[in-house]
Amino acid sequence: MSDNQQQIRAALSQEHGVLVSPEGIGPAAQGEPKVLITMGSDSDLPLMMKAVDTLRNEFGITCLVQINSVHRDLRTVVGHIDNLPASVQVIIACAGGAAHLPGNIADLRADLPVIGVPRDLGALKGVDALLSMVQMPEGAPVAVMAIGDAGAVNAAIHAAKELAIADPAIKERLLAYAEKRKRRVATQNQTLENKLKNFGA
Ligand SMILES: Nc1c(C(=O)O)ncn1[C@@H]1O[C@H](COP(=O)(O)O)[C@@H](O)[C@H]1O
Repeated sequence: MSDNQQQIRAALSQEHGVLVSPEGIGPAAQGEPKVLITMGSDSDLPLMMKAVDTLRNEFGITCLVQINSVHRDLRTVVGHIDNLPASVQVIIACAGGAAHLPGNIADLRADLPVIGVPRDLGALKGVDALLSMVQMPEGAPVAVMAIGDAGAVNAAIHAAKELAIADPAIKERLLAYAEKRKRRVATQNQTLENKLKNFGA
């Protein structure tokens, strides 16, 4: 492990983040995180694992996973976000209800893109989170994804696209991912054709 990686590990254990990389999670993970995936509560984790898995398994991108709540502990959020490892280039933030976390992070980090994932939760089923994220005042944008599962996966893809601007290996993986989606449609058409032939017989 390089000196830089050891420093990142030391900082992470102090800051309560978990490193996730293609090699594994936590102590088994290696490399420098390029994406922060953060969320208001650990109850958001099942949803955000879809983003973690997509970054890790489809694009080989190492990320840092961390809980942050401006509603519950604003000062700790400021400390975490001000002191992210320098390798982090994109932030994905998920929250439910009155979802102030992504917008607050967008203000704290004028230098990094923030992608918001509204959680499908409670009486309004995520519409509240969607509107709180998307209606940011001019100057602190949050790139808001769809509510729920599709939003979590799309957040990971969008983060990969941002990183791909400077990383040809990630660009290759994005193109391979798109091919996989195309093959799915072709397979569905083949299956449909076979089913219709059976109906006709
Ligand atoms: N929206 C926020 C913030 C915030 O914006 O700072 N902190 C927690 N939460 C959200 O509250 C929901 C319920 O949290 P609990 O399950 O812990 O009660 C979660 O979806 C979380 O993201």
